[in-house]
Amino acid sequence: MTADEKKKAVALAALEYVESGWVIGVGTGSTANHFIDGLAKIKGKLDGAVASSNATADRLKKVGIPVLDLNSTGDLPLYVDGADEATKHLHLIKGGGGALTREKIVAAASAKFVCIADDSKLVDVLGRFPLPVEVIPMARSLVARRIVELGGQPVLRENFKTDNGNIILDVHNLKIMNPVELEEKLDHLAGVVTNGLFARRPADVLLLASDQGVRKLT
Ligand SMILES: O=C[C@H](O)[C@H](O)[C@H](O)COP(=O)(O)O
Repeated sequence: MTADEKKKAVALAALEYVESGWVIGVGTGSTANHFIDGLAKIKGKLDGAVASSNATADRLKKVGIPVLDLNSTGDLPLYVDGADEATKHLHLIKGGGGALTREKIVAAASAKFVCIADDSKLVDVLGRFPLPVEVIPMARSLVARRIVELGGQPVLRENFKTDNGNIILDVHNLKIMNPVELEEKLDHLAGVVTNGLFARRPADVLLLASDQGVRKLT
């Protein structure tokens, strides 16, 4: 199976978590896009969706799924999204597509976070994938210096602005032995909006696609 076929298989497997009359959170990226395409086929079941990015909102609307504002929905029963890296403890790195802040907001509002990924995303230790950090533009250099002090190598994501109008520093050379601690340290730096570690609020279910099929880690 190609990586894209695995992404599609795992996205379709997540449809079984969707119940009638729900408003659910929907993530961003190529795996989440397959999930949206699957949702389109059962859209009569859903009352709507909260999108974790403008791109996802556009795709949901295109297939006829109402996009709702999180301020009007209250907490959500379910959030489905991909990841850039995942461990067997269900800690994640997200934000390769730059949507990390809204993703973290939707995850925080959701009772169950089902993460969908192909098996290439499973790692023993997070950090091979550069960790995205969303930063208020005026704090770019300050935050970069503090990240160097923490042992990382920040690289500005060129020609990129988040949906919130901020920049992304992608942090290389991290071997993240304690993701909860690093997530907190980064979030406490003045000028940081969010970082792409999902450890304080990890996934509740990780669905992983391989050539052997889709397996579930909880
Ligand atoms: O900002 C993007 C998100 O965190 C994505 O969920 C992540 O980058 C994984 O994307 P993909 O499913 O395209 O590999």
